[in-house]
Amino acid sequence: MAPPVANGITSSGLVKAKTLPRRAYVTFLAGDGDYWKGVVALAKGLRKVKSVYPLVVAMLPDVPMDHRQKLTAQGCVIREIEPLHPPENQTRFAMAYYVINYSKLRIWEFLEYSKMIYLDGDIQVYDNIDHLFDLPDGHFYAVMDCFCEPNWKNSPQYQIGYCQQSPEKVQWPEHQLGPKPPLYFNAGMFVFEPHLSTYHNLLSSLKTTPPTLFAEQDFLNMFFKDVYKPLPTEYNLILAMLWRHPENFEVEKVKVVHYCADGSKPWRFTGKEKNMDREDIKMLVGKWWEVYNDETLDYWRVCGYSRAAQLTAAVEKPAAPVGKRGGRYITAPSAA
Ligand SMILES: O=c1ccn([C@@H]2O[C@H](COP(=O)(O)OP(=O)(O)O[C@H]3O[C@H](CO)[C@H](O)[C@H](O)[C@H]3O)[C@@H](O)[C@H]2O)c(=O)[nH]1
Ligand SMILES: O[C@H]1[C@H](O)[C@@H](O)[C@H](O)[C@@H](O)[C@H]1O
Ligand SMILES: [Mn+2]
Repeated sequence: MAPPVANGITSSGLVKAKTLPRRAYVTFLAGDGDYWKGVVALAKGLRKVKSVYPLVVAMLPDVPMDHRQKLTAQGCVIREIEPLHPPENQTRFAMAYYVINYSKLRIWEFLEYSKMIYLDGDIQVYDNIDHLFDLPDGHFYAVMDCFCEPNWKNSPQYQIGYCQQSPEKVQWPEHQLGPKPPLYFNAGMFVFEPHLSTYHNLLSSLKTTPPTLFAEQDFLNMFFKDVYKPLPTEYNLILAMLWRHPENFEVEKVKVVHYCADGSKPWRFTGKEKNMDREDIKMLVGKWWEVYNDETLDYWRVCGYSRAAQLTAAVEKPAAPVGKRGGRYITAPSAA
């Protein structure tokens, strides 16, 4: 039997998803903007590093049909989710659009998978990270964030110059601000286990939690603080780490890059924003484009043109509603 090659596809082109453990990568897509490009690149990136697990796209209903087709043609498993809103509040998020990210909590209801790795659409994987699925259950794994960029300007951490990445530089002033806050992760990448009980607890806890600057990222940090286990920075390189804390990671070991710094989204990159003229940034943006433009990574080349066309057509005629909420989804590609 041919060994698994990429996204559940064997070198003979057969999809082996059914024989693999119930594991998958999952990303989130909303709106009719250009984030679909990030997801296409991510699907191709996972194929390039020979991940054996599929990429599920948790998608809000407002994603247009042609974007869905592009993703399905890249072998993504489309899973439509209903929007989820935070309680009414006057909060100004660090970025206004962060409000849509609460919908991400729906992925805890993806019960057909026992373990998943969430990746933002502005993330690219440059090395295989499938081994993270083997981490012991019962924890929440993610990479620690950095508080040094101006999008943190409204936080006490930024205002006193404290960052958990270099806690020795400015000590947390307990006498003034109370006990040091627990370790805080970036929610662009994390390893988790979907469970109905967790999902219901998340939803009920959300109802009584007023929104804060970093939206669902703050909420997840609060919710999982007792089970959070930090992963090395190499599993989610927040680009600001390059100029804020270069001593905290080994650049040659970086497996996952998160294009989250202002102006760094590769598909919008102009190089004009602060720090975007750095050589390391330009190199990483170029690396993303190489994957995005690499036609040998297109799904149809691996699975065959007719299969890709079949999947694309399936999006035009969505599968019958399934599940309690009637969410529609296209099932994982089965053996061709
Ligand atoms: O119009 C949009 C905006 C966002 N997204 C999706 O939402 C993700 C999060 O948005 P960004 O990547 O732009 O946000 P940041 O990386 O700046 O955000 C960080 O903080 C956010 C707070 O809400 C989330 O926790 C997010 O996962 C975390 O990486 C995107 O990657 C993408 O997958 C869309 O699909 N369409
Ligand atoms: O969620 C945010 C976002 O990803 C920012 O771009 C980054 O600078 C922050 O540290 C992070 O918390
Ligand atoms: Mn992001």
